[in-house]
Amino acid sequence: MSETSAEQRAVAAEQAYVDVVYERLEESAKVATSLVKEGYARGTVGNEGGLVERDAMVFQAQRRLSALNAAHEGLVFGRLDLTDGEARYIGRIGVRDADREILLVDWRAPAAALFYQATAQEPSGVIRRRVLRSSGKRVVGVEDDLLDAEAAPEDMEVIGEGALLASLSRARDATMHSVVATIQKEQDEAIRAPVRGATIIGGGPGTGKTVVALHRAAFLLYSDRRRFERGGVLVVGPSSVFMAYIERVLPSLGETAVTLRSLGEVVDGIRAGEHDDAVAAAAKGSARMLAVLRRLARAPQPGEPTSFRYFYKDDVLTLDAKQLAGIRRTLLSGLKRNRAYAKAPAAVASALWRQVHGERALEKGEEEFLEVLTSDHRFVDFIEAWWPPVDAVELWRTLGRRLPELADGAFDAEEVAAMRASWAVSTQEGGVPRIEDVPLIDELRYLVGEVPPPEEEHDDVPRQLMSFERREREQDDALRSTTSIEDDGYAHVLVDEAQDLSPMQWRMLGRRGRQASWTIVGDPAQSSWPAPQEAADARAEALAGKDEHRFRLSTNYRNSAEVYDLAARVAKVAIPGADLADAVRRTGEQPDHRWVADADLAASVAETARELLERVDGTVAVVAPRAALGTVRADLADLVAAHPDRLRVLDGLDTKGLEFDAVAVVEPDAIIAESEAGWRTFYVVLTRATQLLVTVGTSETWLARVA
Ligand SMILES: Nc1ncnc2c1ncn2[C@@H]1O[C@H](COP(=O)(O)OP(=O)(O)OP(=O)(O)O)[C@@H](O)[C@H]1O
Repeated sequence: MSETSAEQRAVAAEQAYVDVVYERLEESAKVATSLVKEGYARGTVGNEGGLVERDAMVFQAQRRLSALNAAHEGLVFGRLDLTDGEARYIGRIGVRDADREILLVDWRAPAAALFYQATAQEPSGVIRRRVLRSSGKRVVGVEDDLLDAEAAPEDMEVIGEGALLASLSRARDATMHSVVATIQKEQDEAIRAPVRGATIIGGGPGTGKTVVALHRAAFLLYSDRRRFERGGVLVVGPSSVFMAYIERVLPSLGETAVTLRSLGEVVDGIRAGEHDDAVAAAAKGSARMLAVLRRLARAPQPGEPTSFRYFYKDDVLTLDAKQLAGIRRTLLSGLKRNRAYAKAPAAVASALWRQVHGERALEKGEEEFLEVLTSDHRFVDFIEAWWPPVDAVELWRTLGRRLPELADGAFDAEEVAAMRASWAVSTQEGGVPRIEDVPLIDELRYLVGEVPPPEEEHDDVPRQLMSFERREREQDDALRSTTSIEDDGYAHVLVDEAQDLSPMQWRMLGRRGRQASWTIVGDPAQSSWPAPQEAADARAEALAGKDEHRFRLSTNYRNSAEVYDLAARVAKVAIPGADLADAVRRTGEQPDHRWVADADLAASVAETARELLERVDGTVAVVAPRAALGTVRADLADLVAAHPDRLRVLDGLDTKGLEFDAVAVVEPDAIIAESEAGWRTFYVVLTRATQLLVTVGTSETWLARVA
């Protein structure tokens, strides 16, 4: 009997089972839909108890419904044949039949762990592991691993050459996919690691750190839904391009109750999408910034009155600059500036009362003095001008102007100039903060405290219902004053590409994870942060002594071996101590280096992009130095318009975490020269290609170095 017909038979048999599961799923969806409707109907009855019940009911039913809808594609993906004769099906979510018998085991359940952990060396009761490949609801193929040949019944068929290689060779599209069907053992261990302290997942490029982290988020929600939905799970990645790339993975695993934010969006009310140049970014991210912000938070605001004079009965009461500074110091010694807002009038009044000596006044006493004073608009106006509530965003807007007076030698002239140039643009009318400004605004927000609210906001939407708020927030202004600090804490904080976080960014995340468990994912060799020790200290402070549990992923599933050989050579000469991974897949396509004359560069880049679009089925990236990005984008605008889903033009930093079937790197030497971490950025860029890699440059100094 031929292999094809064996596979067809297997596909048909699996389809029959999968159909039963889908039927059951439809029934569950119907029940959930009618529950949602019934819940709303109950709400119209209108008593308060009814409302609470309705909210809970609608919430639960809606959640189930969105999980059911999201997990539709490739719902059933695995089957285990066990030595006791059981055939156990594994899926994106758990499904039971009408008699509550298990039809499908949720991949995160303990009963599914064998699917990922059993090996031929240690089959643990598994004879055959089968991965079902599907398109929508249709099973299109199966891939088997025979783990225990001796225990296999004679008629058991084994089909295919392994699911992993088949899945790695697929063409890439614009978004990341879940790898739930082919998670490897070392990855599974990191995904299911117990929730305590900080789980640190390391490994070279393409080893699955991001997918593992996302599957871990789904696993955590499954393992302790109450805790993590209530407290919230925050997933932070480097850029909004990256967040868009990964945002489908969790819903496809049946999870929507996770807050996904890029580093520029971590703080409510602020959305930043652009990076600073290397000098300004390094200065703003540095721990040296902290002292500047502390000074700013305490310093008098420009235009604040420096003295106050008040006539009361026979006395002239005067507070000069020195006395006012003394009151300020006392107020700030115990309280944040905005918290002291309510205390400032009393502090000033009692300093004034101490100067009252006239008999008439003393006779009437302090109480009357206070009554007269506080109902006098001169006093009220003074207090409002002297101790206004300060909004962190407004304070941040003054940084550029006030930096020279606040920096106190902490930054050199080049750094000061770079930061001021950046703020000159972003704080002008209609300007928006850079990604590097967000932690500064957040820091200021914590230093000065919340602005006392003008009126109570009634924002009692439970956190769970704010899931996937990223999209909803898209309508928001990029910048408004920030909301309540009390909302910031999460139950779990998951940081991807953690090697790039600056000390100020670690502080921003640390404030959101004081009570949280953490998952931290990164590869130091891909870091673009120039001062690793400073960042390591800030990270240690953010984790505040939590236990660290380390996992290392060793196999590169992304790059062809040919592409990764070149990248590894770059790492060996330029990145001491890089954690190199093993690339498992050969394509026979060596990276190609094209040297061109200056005048031919633009034409050659366009030609290379066109050629790559023809040679691969999936995505193509053209990666250019930051300084040349605008030009290259303009040169390729027509081509991008013709292939909007397949072709991207990016700078090196924006490629972090992404992958493309083919990558063209423009002017590698310029990318390397562009920042202190240039070689690392170049390493990141090279390791984005799954199949084809071409470099195009007017110089080839780098190539000589790695030859
Ligand atoms: N077990 C797996 N089965 C199938 N594909 C996998 C598996 N693990 C990883 N991959 C694929 O390998 C690619 C790289 O994964 P991922 O982006 O998570 O790696 P990474 O370690 O975060 O990379 P980098 O550090 O370079 O950003 C992705 O396409 C991912 O889907």
